[in-house]
Amino acid sequence: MRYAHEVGKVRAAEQALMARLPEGTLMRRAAAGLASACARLLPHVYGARVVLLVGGGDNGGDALYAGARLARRGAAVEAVLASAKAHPGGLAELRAAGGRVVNDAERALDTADLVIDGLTGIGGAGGLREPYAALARRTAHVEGVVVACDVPSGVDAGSGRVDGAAVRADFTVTFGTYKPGLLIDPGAAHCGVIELVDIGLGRDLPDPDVVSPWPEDLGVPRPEPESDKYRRGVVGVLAGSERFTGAAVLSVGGAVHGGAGMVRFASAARPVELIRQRWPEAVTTVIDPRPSALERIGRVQAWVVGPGLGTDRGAETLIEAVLRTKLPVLVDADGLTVLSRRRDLLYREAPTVLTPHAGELARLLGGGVTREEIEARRLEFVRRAATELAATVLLKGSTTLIAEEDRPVRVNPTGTPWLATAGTGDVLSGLAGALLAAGMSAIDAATAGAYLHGLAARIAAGDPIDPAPGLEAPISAYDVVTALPAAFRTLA
Ligand SMILES: NC(=O)C1=CN([C@@H]2O[C@H](COP(=O)(O)OP(=O)(O)OC[C@H]3O[C@@H](n4cnc5c(N)ncnc54)[C@H](O)[C@@H]3O)[C@@H](O)[C@H]2O)[C@@H](O)CC1
Ligand SMILES: Nc1ncnc2c1ncn2[C@@H]1O[C@H](COP(=O)(O)OP(=O)(O)O)[C@@H](O)[C@H]1O
Ligand SMILES: [K+]
Repeated sequence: MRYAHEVGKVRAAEQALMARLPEGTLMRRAAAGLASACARLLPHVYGARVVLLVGGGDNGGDALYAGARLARRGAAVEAVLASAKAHPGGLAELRAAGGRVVNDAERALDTADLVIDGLTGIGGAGGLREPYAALARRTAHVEGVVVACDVPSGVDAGSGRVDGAAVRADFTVTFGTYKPGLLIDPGAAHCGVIELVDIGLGRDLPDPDVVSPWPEDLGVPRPEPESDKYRRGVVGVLAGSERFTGAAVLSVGGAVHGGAGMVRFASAARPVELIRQRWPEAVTTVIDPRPSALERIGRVQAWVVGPGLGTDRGAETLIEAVLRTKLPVLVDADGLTVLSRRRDLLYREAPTVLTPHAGELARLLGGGVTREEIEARRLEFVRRAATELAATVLLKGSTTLIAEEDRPVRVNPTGTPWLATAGTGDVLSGLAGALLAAGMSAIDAATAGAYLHGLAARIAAGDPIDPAPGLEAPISAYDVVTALPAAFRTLA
């Protein structure tokens, strides 16, 4: 896992460590890591033109000390000061090493081979003010490499929020631990490649607030020699209605390719007929929306309920029946709309996974919360939802977040904006439901589901011969289903 800590905890850990070390040690460690990352990015340090954008805090200090190191190795280092308060020690060291302060930022940036963004780090608060904002905007036109010190300036380190101008870095060198805002969009999209520099915070850091899994953290079960279809997990899918049939086909597709031993599908006659044609491997039952409807379907280990189900009384009856079982249940789409008027159904003993996008979560939370507010403060709202709704909440969107009370929030590192197309959410519901039925915990099934879903979309959108960025093509939700086996294979 990649671990991220909230800003207050980073500062507390830094303070605890600093109290045991000679003054300035941490900043020198940070600057050494930053300078060596920059040296690796330059073809030659000697003679390279390096520009430092320096704010009035310690982030600027890091940039100045790193600049001094590069200057000592023969780089021509120029500093542009955004504040009259630039770190005095760093400034003195830069000057002693032969670096200089310049006023003409335009000229300096135009000819730079590498720019170090030291405007603001974890101390940045609110949208960038002038002249910081103009300098941050100007970096978009730099031909050289842009390296953010600790956090791209303009990105809120704690949340990833961007309010106005922000640096878009090619590379971010961050110190001690990741910050949540480096992993969550829109902040994440401003970081480029992230390198973590160890400054010795180790044992002073508490448990992380946010984590992002590597493939080896996912723990997706693989069939064993003695596996049979029941042991691999039977998932029940309650989806589709006479009016909406496509969502059911996609959800069952996600479950079939999600590794379920068996998929049991139950719905009205028309969706059942379509599933029989499209997914002959699913075991189907036509049901009426009665409280006893589940009895005819047979045993399952987990339920997926909601895609295309409609939001009428009948849908509510089925959702109520499923949530009254003692099995893990994943609720998506129309199921979430029904739950927003029946939150009482959520207070149950078995695990519940909710997979809303921001609009659905706004309805679920109620109280006037809007989709826009959730999109702007995703981390805060996903945590709040997990607590208030007593469920594992997977919040979809440009960065999918997964929260469960009293645990670090998981950030999904895969995915692509090409996923933003109708029906892909239905695929995720079936996929994560199959992983739940396979015996994964709610948070692990949601995490692995989001990971494989995002990866399948990337595989589907990418050019198989030249998977370079920029060569992707639009995908359908069905393409995501088809690419799931390739996504699973990458975990082998
Ligand atoms: N505390 C420590 O021990 C260490 C801190 N380090 C560095 O110090 C940074 C934190 O330093 P600071 O706490 O001084 O904070 P920052 O340097 O991140 O930001 C504070 C400065 O930015 C200005 N500022 C804040 N928000 C602004 C806005 N919206 N528009 C314009 N200006 C704004 C403030 O006026 C102040 O001058 C870290 O990100 C890291 O780079 C590292 O040297 C490692 C050790
Ligand atoms: N900008 C984006 N970048 C990456 N993924 C996105 C983006 N917007 C949406 N997604 C993903 O696309 C999927 C859409 O799901 P959802 O909103 O439920 O749509 P639908 O109900 O039509 O299936 C989710 O997995 C979501 O995380
Ligand atoms: K910065």
